[in-house]
Order: sequence, then C-alpha cells, then structure tokens
Amino acid sequence: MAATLVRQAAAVGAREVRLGSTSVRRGEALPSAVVVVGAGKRSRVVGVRAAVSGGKSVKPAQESSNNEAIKNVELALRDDESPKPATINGSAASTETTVSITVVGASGDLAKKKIFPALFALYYEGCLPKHFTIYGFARSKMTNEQLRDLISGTLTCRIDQRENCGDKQEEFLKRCFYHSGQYSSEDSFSELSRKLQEHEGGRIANRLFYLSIPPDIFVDSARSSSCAASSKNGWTRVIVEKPFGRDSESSAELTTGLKKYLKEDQIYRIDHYLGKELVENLSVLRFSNLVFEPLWSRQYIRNVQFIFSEDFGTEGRGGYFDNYGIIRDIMQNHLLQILALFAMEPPVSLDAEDIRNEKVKVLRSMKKLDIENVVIGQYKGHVRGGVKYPAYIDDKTVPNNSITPTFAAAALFIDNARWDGVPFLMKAGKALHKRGAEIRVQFRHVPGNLYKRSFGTDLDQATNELVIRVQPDEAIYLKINNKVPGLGMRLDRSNLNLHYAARYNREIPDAYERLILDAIEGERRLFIRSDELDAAWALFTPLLKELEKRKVTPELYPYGSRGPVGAHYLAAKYNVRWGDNSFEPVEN
Ligand SMILES: NC(=O)C1=CN([C@@H]2O[C@H](COP(=O)(O)OP(=O)(O)OC[C@H]3O[C@@H](n4cnc5c(N)ncnc54)[C@H](OP(=O)(O)O)[C@@H]3O)[C@@H](O)[C@H]2O)C=CC1
Ligand SMILES: O=C1O[C@H](COP(=O)(O)O)[C@@H](O)[C@H](O)[C@H]1O
Repeated sequence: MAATLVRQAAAVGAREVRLGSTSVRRGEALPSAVVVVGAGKRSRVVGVRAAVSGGKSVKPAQESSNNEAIKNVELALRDDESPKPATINGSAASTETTVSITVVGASGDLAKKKIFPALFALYYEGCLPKHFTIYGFARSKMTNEQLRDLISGTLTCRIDQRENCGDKQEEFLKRCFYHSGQYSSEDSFSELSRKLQEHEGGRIANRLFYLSIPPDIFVDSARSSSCAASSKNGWTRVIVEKPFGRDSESSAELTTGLKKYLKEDQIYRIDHYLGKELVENLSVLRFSNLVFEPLWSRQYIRNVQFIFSEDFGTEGRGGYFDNYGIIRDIMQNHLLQILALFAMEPPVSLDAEDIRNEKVKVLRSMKKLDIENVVIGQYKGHVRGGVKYPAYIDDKTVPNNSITPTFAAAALFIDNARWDGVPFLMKAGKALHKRGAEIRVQFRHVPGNLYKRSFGTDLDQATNELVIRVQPDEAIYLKINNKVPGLGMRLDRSNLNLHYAARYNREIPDAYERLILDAIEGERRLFIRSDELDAAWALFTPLLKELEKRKVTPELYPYGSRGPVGAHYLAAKYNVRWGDNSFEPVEN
C-alpha cells in the first residue's frame, strides 16, 4: 500500500511521505520525487507534502481500516514557498534543489557545541539533501581549514551505528566553508551570497540562516542576510535562537524588527526543548492512549510539576545570564512550552497551526504570575569533599552585588474548565545536586480506598504519579500500589516503567537535529509563533518587573544542594510535595 501511495505521490510531485511515528523525512526535497526511508512494516502513512506551486490541499486520497494501510493522505502545498523556476540568462535552469545552511555566529559556543554536531548527525543519518553546503559566518578571521579544525573535535557518530564514521566526518567537513564578515554589513552578506551561489551551481537554491549570535544583533543580521543573501529562486528561512527579548515590550520590538525583513513564515524561533524526544512524545502519550486523556483534568489530577535542574553553574555564560536570570532563561520558554503541550486541548489535527492555536489558547487562559507564588534563589560558594565550588557572583562576568536569580520556583494556574484550581508548579535551578528535566503528574487520592489502612497516615504517598523523565536517561513511569507477593497483604509502591535505554536499541537524536531538519523541511510545528511568544511574555512580564522594582533578594543556597527551602514552603501552600525529592531507583 505504501508503495502505491509513493507512486501516486510521485505522480503529483510530492516531495515527502510521512509514515506514522516513523517520520519519513530523510529524503531529498525534490519537487518531482518522493523518497521514503525507514518505512517500518507497521508504519501508517499519515500525510504527503508537496512543493508544487499553485496547488491546494487535497485530502484524503484513500482510507483503509487496516492499520498498515494508508490513511489521511494530505497534500499540503506551499504556495508561499514553492520554488520559482530558476533562469540563467533568461533560459530555464536546473529543477534540482540545493540547500545552503549558514551558521551565523559560527565561532561561538552554541555553534560548536550543538549546531555543527547536529548538522553532521543529520548528514550521517542521510537526512540532508543530496546537494547541500554549509557555511560558517562570523567576524573572527578563519580559513575553511580552521573552521573544519574547530568543529571536527565535536563531531560524533551515532553510538548504535558507527560505520565509516571517520570517512563520513571527512566528507562532511569538505562541505563546510567559512566566510568572515560583519553582521550588520550587507556587503559581507553579498559576498557570502556570491560564494553560496557558486556552490549552488544553478540549482533551485534554498537558504537557511541560523542566527547563533547574541540577541542585540539578531535584527541587524536578519536585515543584512535577508537584503543581501536571500535566495533568488527558492525559499529563505531564518532560525532565531533565544532569548526572544527580556519582556513583552522588548519581545514585541524584536518581532517588529525581524518582520521588517522577514515574513512570519520565514522566522523559525527555536526552543530546543520542543525538539527533545520526550517532549515531542507528550502529545502521542496523551492523544493516542485511551488510559491517559480521560484522566487529564482537574477531576483526577492533583497537581503537575515541571522540574529543571543543572548540577553546574553559569560557567562561561555569566555575562549573558546576569541580564536574564533563570525565569527568562528556562521558565518563560522551555518549561512554559512543555506546560502548554501538557495542558492544551486536543488540536484539530497535527498541523503546525492547529497545534500552535491550542498552545496559544491555553497560555492565554493562564492567570498572571503573582509574586506571592514565586520563590527565587541564587547559589553561593560551597566546599565539599575538599573541593571548592564557586558562588554565582564569583563568576568574573557577573557583578558582585548581583541579585539575578539562578533558581526559581513558581505556582501557576490555568483558568479554564479543565484545569481550574490545579496547581502547575515549576522549579528551575542551576548548580543544584543533579542534572535533569522531568514532568510529574500527581493524581488524586482513590475515593473510599479499601486499602487505605495499608498506607498509614500519609495518603499522598499512596497516590499514583506519572513521571515523564525528559533527561537524562529518558523514561516514562507510573507509580502504582501493588501487593507484595506472599501470603500476607502488604502493599508497596512500584513503577510501571518504560525505560528508553532498555526498550529502544537506538540512540536518541539531539533536539537540535530534529529542529534543524524541521526548518529545512518547512515544518513549523516545533517552533514558536509570534502570538505564542506574546502570550508567554504576558504571563511573566508583570512578575519580572515587580521583582526588579522591589529589588527582591534571592535566597542563597549552597552550590550542589537541592535549592532554597522556600520552594518547599511554596509547594506546601498548595498541599503539594515536590516529587523529585524522593529516592527513585531506575528499574528496567
Ligand atoms: N551556548 C548555549 O549553550 C546556548 C546559547 N543560546 C543562544 O544562542 C545564541 C548563541 O549563543 P553562544 O554561541 O553561546 O553565543 P556567543 O557569545 O558564543 O556568541 C556567538 C558569536 O557571536 C559573536 N559575538 C559575540 N558577542 C558579540 C557582540 N557583542 N557583537 C557582535 N558579535 C558578537 C562572536 O563571534 P565573532 O566575534 O567571531 O563575530 C561569537 O563567537 C545566543 O543568542 C544565546 O543566547 C541558547 C541556548 C543555549
Ligand atoms: O536554553 C538553555 O538551555 C540550557 C540547557 O539545555 P539542555 O538541553 O542541556 O538541558 C541551559 O544550560 C542554558 O542556560 C539555557 O540558556
């Protein structure tokens, strides 16, 4: 069946076929071809996208009750971004496509640590188109060879594959080049454009710019890249890194600035948490399992916790961090995005706009964050086992009287029928006792529980808890009460555990891989739309201003500890206990 569909899709010029959860996005994005990779036996075709100009949506092509059969075939044709026929000296040029990816800020930390490794991983997996070129752009003077040396140390091959790793790295590096220039200079970008054009060789040239630079030069770079280096015959897209402003006003200003040079559908605002495997899985868990969705409301859920912790400080990024603080760095974006996916109503479809519409709706239903529902902290120096751990203010790029929070806990509420009265707690901190990110869903007590005498007085400890461990060591587990085998009647707490390392024999892709691939494919589902951003800032801006106006001093906590005790009082105010404080062995 899938093969039939692929032939049909090819006949109408589709460029991609999606096969259920085995996302089929590894093919080359040719308007006249379909490439299917990884179509597992149990795969289900859920959509076909085509890049044919002047088309319109057509669905569904065929239906079948068989799980292996093709369903919901949809041709999502992109009028706005469809390739325009290339001409050279008036005559028609190649209809082949090529993608040029420019990493703006290539000399920086993120480029080296995340972006180039993700691009290599995509190349290694065969996910990049046949014709592609990668350019690094920054002010630093570097040759192509020097860029290759800089990034080669951070390229790694999938540990579950490893074949021809060295050769693949060599091949990849040969396709990476460097151009030095000024971010605000159109001349620099014209020169870059000329070089890109040489590599593009007359093909339909799609161009992706990844702005991996400090936020104060986003607009300048967007202007010069857009005015001087946009594609003449294909699409041009720009990935923008966070932070998207410091508050509602600066975020709106940034959006206005970017929109002078780019259309909204060219802007890909990245929140890399949306690219994490378990965050993407949230919707699958909710909407494809009957056992969860009916429980997903105030009727059965007592509280929900979103917890982020790092066991290291701001090392090296204090200069950036001090201007933002943990609420802007983690809560307003990463944790809030996860919350939105967790709490939104079922979307009409898996289409990017339908999902983002629901996220905006739930964000707009939230109550403004009240300062009484927030606790802030900052780490102080600590000596443990003879090792001295620095205080936040020991960072040379941080003023020694800084009151920027490196920890925050908050209680948020959603004012809608589904979630009325349910506390959504967030906790985020640097320099804590462990690194991790998780979602904890604590369910209500069992009414009239026949076994309540077995639990002693602490009924909270006996309620079910669903834990989605985003990182590290990805897992989804449900804490249940169970009879200890034997002749007596003794209950204990056990986990129904989906431990990814035990269940799936493959490495989990880095979030940046998924997101860069989505940007190349024009899939906007995991990127932030401007109205989502506005809604997120509207929630946090009054609180941030209040904290700054009152100059609230953060509670100090020792480096490597569990954070300030105030977080426990905040939770206790809503009869909640943080779920991450209990010891939990990993079970396979
Ligand atoms: N690093 C990380 O882990 C994360 C970073 N981010 C965001 O990604 C973006 C890039 O981060 P990161 O790589 O750490 O940033 P860097 O501070 O390393 O900056 C990247 C490059 O931008 C150029 N640059 C730095 N400061 C200035 C300046 N004041 N004016 C002009 N150019 C400057 C430098 O290149 P040159 O001098 O050669 O031009 C530098 O190599 C930022 O927006 C950051 O907030 C988001 C999440 C995580
Ligand atoms: O965006 C950011 O994220 C990182 C944490 O990302 P992770 O994928 O390693 O969990 C954080 O360290 C940084 O401060 C923040 O800007």
